Amino acid sequence: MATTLSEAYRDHPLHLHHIIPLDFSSFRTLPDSHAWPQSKDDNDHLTSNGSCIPIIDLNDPNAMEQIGLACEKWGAFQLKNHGVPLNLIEEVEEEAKKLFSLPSKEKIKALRSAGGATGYGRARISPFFPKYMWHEGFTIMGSPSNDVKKIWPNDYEYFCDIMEDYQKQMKTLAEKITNIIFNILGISKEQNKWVGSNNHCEALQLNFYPCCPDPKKAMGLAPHTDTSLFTILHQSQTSGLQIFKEGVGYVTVDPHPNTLVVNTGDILHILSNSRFRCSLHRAVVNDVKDRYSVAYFYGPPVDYLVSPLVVDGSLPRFRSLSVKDYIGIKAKNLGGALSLISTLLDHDD
Ligand SMILES: C=C1C[C@]23C[C@H]1CC[C@H]2[C@@]12CCC[C@@](C)(C(=O)O1)[C@H]2[C@@H]3C(=O)O
Ligand SMILES: O=C(O)CCC(=O)C(=O)O
Ligand SMILES: [Fe+2]
Repeated sequence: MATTLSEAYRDHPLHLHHIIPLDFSSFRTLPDSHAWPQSKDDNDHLTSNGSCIPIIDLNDPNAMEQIGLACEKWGAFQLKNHGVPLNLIEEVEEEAKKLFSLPSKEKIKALRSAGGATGYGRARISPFFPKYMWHEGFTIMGSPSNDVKKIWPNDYEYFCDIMEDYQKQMKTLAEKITNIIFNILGISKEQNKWVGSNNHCEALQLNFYPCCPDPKKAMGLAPHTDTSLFTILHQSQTSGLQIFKEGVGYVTVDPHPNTLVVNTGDILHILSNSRFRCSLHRAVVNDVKDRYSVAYFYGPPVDYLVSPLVVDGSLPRFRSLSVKDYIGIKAKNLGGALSLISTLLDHDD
C-alpha cells in the first residue's frame, strides 16, 4: 500500500517541548520564551499602499487568467463564489473555538505524539525558531475521531462530522482550482491522473492565536511556505495573515466575508519550475481579540514524482523527487529545502 501523509511525517519525530503549547490563559505579560527580537521591517508594511492580494470571483469568465497572474505575482489570492456553504465554514470555526477554549489539561489529552502527525500541539516548524509562537494548533488528517475521543469520549461525533464534511467540500474546491492551474501550466491529463481520485494528500489545520498581552513582540506563526500544492485558508474576521511580497514587505490580507484565501505551496513552485511563487507568509497577533484560522493543505499523493515542467527547451530548476522525499528534506531544512533541490546552485553535501 502507498504511504500516507501521516506515515511520511512519522520518520521525522519532534521533541516533546516542541509540541506542548503554553497555557496562554495564565499569562498577563509576555514570557521571555515567547518574546521575539523585533526586526525593523516588521512594523513598516502592516498595510501596503495600493498593493493588495487580488480578490477573484470563481464565476468570472476571466477567473483563469486572473488566477494565473495572482500565482505569478503574489502566490496568493482571495476567492469569492467558491461554492463552499457558508454555514459549514461557520460551524468549523465554532467547533474550533469550543476545542481551543477547553482548559489546557483537557487539550493535552489529544497531544500529538513525537512521531505523530495529528492532534493538538505547537506548529511543526517550531524547532527551527529560537522562540515559541503565540499559537496552538490541531491537525486533522481524515477522521479526527481517534484524537477527539480522548477529549470528548461521549461527544466527539458532531465535531468529527463537521470536520469530515469540510474536508470533502475543500477537496471538491481544490480539484476545481487544480484543474484551472494545470490548464494554465499546460500540464497534461496523463500527469495529473491523481486529481479527482482519492489518491491525494490532504490535511486540515485548526489554528488558534489567543489575544496577546504584547503583540508587537510576539509571533503568531513564524514565516514559512506551505508544503502543499496550494492551501485554502479560512481566516476569521480578525486580520493576522501577512504575505511577503518582494520589494514591499509583509502585506496584510484583510479578511473579507465570504472569501477564502488560496496560497500556493512548495510543490506547485517546483512543478511550475518556479513560474508560480510559493508564498512566504506568517500570522501576527493582537491584544484585542482571539483569532482563529482553518487551513486545508492539498497536493498529490506522497509517492508522486514532482518534476518541474519545462517549456520551450528551458532547463529544470529543481531536481525531480517524490513528495515523500521533499517532506523529508523540508523536515530537516525548512526554508532551505528548495535551494537544496535547486539545480542552479552547487551543493557541498
Ligand atoms: C500536511 C502538513 C502541512 C503542515 C505539516 C503537515 C500537517 C500540518 C501542517 C502545518 C500547519 C501550520 C504551518 C505548517 C508550516 C506547520 O508547521 O504545520 C504546516 C505544514 C507545512 O505546510 O509544511
Ligand atoms: O492563521 C493564518 O492566517 C495562517 C495559517 C497558516 O499559514 C498555516 O496554517 O499554514
Ligand atoms: Fe501556512
